Amino acid sequence: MPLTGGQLEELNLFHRKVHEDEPKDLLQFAANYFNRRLEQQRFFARNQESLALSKGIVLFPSATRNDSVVASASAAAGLKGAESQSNDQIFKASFAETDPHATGAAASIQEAGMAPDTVSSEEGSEMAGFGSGIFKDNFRVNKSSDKHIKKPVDPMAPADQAGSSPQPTTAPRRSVAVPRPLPMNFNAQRRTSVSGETMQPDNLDDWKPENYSEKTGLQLERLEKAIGRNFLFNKLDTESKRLVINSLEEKSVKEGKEIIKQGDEGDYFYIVERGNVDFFVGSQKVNTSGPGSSFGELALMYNSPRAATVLATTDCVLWALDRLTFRRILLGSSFKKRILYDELLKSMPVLQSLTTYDRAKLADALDTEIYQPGQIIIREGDSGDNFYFIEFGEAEVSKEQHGIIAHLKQGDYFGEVALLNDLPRQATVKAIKKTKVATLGKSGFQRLLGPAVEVLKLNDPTRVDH
Ligand SMILES: Nc1ncnc2c1ncn2[C@@H]1O[C@@H]2COP(=O)(O)O[C@H]2[C@H]1O
Repeated sequence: MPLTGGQLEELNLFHRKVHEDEPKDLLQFAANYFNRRLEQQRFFARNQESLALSKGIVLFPSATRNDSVVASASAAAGLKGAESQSNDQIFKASFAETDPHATGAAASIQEAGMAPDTVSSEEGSEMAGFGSGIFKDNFRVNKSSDKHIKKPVDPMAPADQAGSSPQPTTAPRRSVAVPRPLPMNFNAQRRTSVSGETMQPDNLDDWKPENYSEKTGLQLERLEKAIGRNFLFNKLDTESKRLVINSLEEKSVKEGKEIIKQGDEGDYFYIVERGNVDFFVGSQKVNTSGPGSSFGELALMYNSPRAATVLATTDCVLWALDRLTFRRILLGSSFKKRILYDELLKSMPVLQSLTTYDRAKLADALDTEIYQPGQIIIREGDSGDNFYFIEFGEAEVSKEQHGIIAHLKQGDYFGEVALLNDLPRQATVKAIKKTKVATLGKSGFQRLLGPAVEVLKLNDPTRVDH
């Protein structure tokens, strides 16, 4: 079969590079070279993906099973170290450890044998920051041996244990060469990063978690206690629970340690067995939690940067679950409602003031009810306990004295008046088509709507100044 134009171009570039560098060890050189090329291509693809996503377009909607395994591998490398990565991890940086030709990742962008374009320092630093995201936490420059050699380190380990001071999180603001868009002649589904995935969890068929290791009797006992209290695990069937438990990695964290840094890429989800943590958005403390609670799910669910910084306020014992196992198991069960309600909640004008975190918590608390045409959903004069969002269908609102006063459709809400004003239902709402509603109980209404309550109050149809 003749080579495609893209393949020829790739080989020519490599050929040229071999001529220029005259490596002593050609195979090692080739391994490093193509490893870097792969990184560059995926970096580019990720950028394209996240750009497209920011415009609401999913470029590569269905990552295959193996692709996802690769995706998790780069994240898993941070906790496990390169030696424990499996063979099907196509992309890894471990060559650098023994490679006489190895150079740092920053240099590798300059070295791109792929017709680089020079971009402005602003743009370049942003892209370089993004592209190096996979390594940002998991690899630090090892000064003691060779400043160009990158070694995997445990992101939870103290800096001194890691053998170096941390790398700056943003790339220096200078002019860097970044890959110019090449024809998409590579498997675009292949990915090393989380950036472009949809919220749909992957298929579980014949899949085994990366970090699977059977827990001992004592660990099992502790875990049962630690996660038994976490609502996420109550929803798991026995097999899923077993997979999750055996994928968890124990992490001891000292008081004062930053466990998650706002803005970083998400790699692990954590459950607290012992100790307390505080959550900060910017410099503001927004939350605190303790044993039995969990955190770090948002970035893994939405493929977004960490929404908050998490600090250990005491010595902690945590259990960490890698991103892929989280997505494969928890996303499809424990976080099903978030997936189900994500679009609806995001689309509702009244909820625009909620953050991703607020929306996620709100979705956790929703339940679903379905009404047939003609069925009454709430009746005027009854006491009111629920607030409703219409997922699909249509309903009409009527008052005994005034007849029909409003029509409601998908994305509309009702049932707020009684809850806001502590009154009986002020009108009857009847389904006129098959209608599916998401319901929120009274306590959730008060706790979870946060700033949206003010909007509901402003829109309250019974307000006297309306
Ligand atoms: N008010 C909050 N806003 C954002 N994240 C929060 C908040 N309170 C707790 N968190 C947790 O902090 C975590 C930081 O990492 P993630 O964004 O992955 O997931 C986040 C949540 O689990």
